[in-house]
Amino acid sequence: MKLKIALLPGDGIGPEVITQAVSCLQAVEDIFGHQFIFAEAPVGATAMDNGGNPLPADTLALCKRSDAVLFGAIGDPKYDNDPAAKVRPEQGLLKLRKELELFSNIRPVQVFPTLIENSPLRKEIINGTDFVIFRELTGGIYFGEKKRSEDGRTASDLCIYSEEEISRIAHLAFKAAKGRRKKLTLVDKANVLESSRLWRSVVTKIAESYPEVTLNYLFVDNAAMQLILNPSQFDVILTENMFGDILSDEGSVIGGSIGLLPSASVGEKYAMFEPIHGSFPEGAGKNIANPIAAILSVAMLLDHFGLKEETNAVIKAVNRSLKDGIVTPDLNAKSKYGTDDVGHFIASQITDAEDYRGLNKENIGLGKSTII
Ligand SMILES: NC(=O)C1=CN([C@@H]2O[C@H](COP(=O)(O)OP(=O)(O)OC[C@H]3O[C@@H](n4cnc5c(N)ncnc54)[C@H](O)[C@@H]3O)[C@@H](O)[C@H]2O)C=CC1
Ligand SMILES: CC(C)CC(=O)C(=O)O
Ligand SMILES: [Mg+2]
Repeated sequence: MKLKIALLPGDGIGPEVITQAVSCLQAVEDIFGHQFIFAEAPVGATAMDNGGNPLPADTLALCKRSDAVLFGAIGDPKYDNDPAAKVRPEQGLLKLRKELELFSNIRPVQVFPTLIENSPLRKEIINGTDFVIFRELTGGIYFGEKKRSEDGRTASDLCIYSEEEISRIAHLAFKAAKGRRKKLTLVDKANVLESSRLWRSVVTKIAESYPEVTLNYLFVDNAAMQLILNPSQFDVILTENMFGDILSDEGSVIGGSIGLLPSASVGEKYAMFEPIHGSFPEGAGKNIANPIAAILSVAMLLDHFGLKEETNAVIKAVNRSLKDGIVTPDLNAKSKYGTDDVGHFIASQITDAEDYRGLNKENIGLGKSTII
């Protein structure tokens, strides 16, 4: 298969993890005989440092003429710590998601069998954890009107959703639930927020078209607690933008590190693949960032294009590194391995297609939720 892939490494650890993700894609290209055409472009603080715009027009144009985007992370403390900054790196990512209409961010969470001991939660609690968060990505409070009063002492962010915005991601989430354990949990704050009440009514109506899926509701505060108390109760979680952002960072802890969690951001036309973590500025340049979230994002990219054996080959290689203890310090404080060691090892383990024929995600140690 010939694929044009736009690379947007971004800031902080972004370039380090994307380098490793690309070496895995190149291994897939070599072993399975594909042609991946990479083109790189700046985004975030890196782009701002060279012209002030966190999403230059050329970067957006490149994404639009590519088959897929592989995104690292953006963000720099020099902007985070300046409340008066007019432009921020994060605006580059938000604008990119909006421009590409990537309304659904799919974040799978499960526990790798070899990492059970890494979880801060007890083994019997995390056993069977395998859920996927469908986070709405182009609406809600992150995109609503932002205001500051003239005296600067009052501020507001509008949380706004339309029926159509809710409905399109709800259908994707129900379809995913149908192919999984057939349970969908809508997470909202409908006891307080009008926008959440709209979510409930739209999703309840849509549920009628998916009678095989059981729909239940949880308030987000309770959901945050249930994730830690009993994560295996969840199958598909459907939620709005900010709740999904927060709950997925929380969910990542169940598996042992945020450095493991990939995501796919999809719309009708475009698709972008991105680790859920940020630019981890304290870790930048130290060769300590876990590249697995970015590498599993590559697996999601391959799966998006129907390349099942290739997807499995990447997942199997990741499993091998975890099993052999070739991991970064977030997974083992005493580890002598860096970002590049882990990335090189995983890329080297992506081997002959024949080895993987007939394998499925279950028997290589990952639940179905890894790749949708
Ligand atoms: N998608 C994106 O580009 C995102 C960007 N950000 C931005 O990133 C910057 C830093 O934000 P933080 O809140 O510190 O979140 P962060 O996700 O960058 O880091 C939080 C903590 O998670 C751990 N961590 C993150 N990625 C890791 C990796 N690959 N390997 C090992 N450990 C890892 C580190 O302990 C780190 O201190 C900010 O400017 C923020 O706006 C934050 C979240 C997402
Ligand atoms: C700019 C932020 C909304 C990025 C983030 O935290 C995320 O998408 O997980
Ligand atoms: Mg986040």
